[in-house]
Amino acid sequence: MRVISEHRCYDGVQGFYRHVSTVTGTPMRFSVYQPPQAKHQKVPVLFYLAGLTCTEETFMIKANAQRFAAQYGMMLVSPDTSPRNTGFPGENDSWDFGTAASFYVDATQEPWSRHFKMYSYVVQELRDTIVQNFPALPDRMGIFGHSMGGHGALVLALKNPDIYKSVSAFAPVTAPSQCPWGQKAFSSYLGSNIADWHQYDASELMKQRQNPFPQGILIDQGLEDQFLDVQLLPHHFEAACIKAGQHLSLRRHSGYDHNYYFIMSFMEDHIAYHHRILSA
Ligand SMILES: N[C@@H](CCC(=O)N[C@@H](CS)C(=O)NCC(=O)O)C(=O)O
Repeated sequence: MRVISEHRCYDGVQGFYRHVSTVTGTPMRFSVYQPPQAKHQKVPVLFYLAGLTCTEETFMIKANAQRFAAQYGMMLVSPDTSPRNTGFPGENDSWDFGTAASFYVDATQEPWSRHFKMYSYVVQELRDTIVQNFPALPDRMGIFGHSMGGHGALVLALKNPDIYKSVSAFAPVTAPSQCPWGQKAFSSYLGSNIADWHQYDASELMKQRQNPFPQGILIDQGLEDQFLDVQLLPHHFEAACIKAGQHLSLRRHSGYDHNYYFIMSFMEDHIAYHHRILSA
């Protein structure tokens, strides 16, 4: 692991790092915010998965999460949104597929299956890297994210409730098998078998679980979000949670759209929510 840069921030450390991932077989970048409490003790960790067009910097620059992470004593970790510079044809042709659009799956279809293994990268390798190199409590980890990254957070948590003890999302893609972004990505990364898509579809995964997060799931959604009705479809996830007996706090906010002004407005609620569960 190499340090790209480190900066004092709210009396903690904002850092940017790179390593060569054995899972993706590519160089990967990630960012970590260590709160001031981490100087003296290990602290809970909150992973954040960003959305389409984002990098490992976006969340740290735009969400103002460090202020609340410092207050509550939480480490923040944000990976890049995909491998980059793979040389695959079409990797940079569209903003909703390929580079910065991994959808956090382990691709099974050539050529993407050679490098696009973001699910395993985040769940295994990035987590191990954080535990080995930072003062992190491995049994106190939560995950959240935005849009494509909200989908990633819900899916990673639903598949690994033993690793991620708390989960929340801002404007997540909740039923990728049923929206154009998900259908475009999954057909190329996972092939044409819908059963394979359902392994990375939060609404489908929820239908197969029985109350996996007894302390609830928090989702915030802006009602002026331009992607709400076509891509995000939170009512599908809401229905699946009711069926599974999963408590969901799905807060619909009038006036807010899809961007980081919305995210920063509810950031403290999310960090306080994860802190409450992870410090219990
Ligand atoms: N590029 C798209 C928008 C993409 C977009 O909204 N991306 C969201 C995640 S899905 C985001 O967070 N973008 C980065 C940013 O707002 O800084 C467009 O032109 O409509």
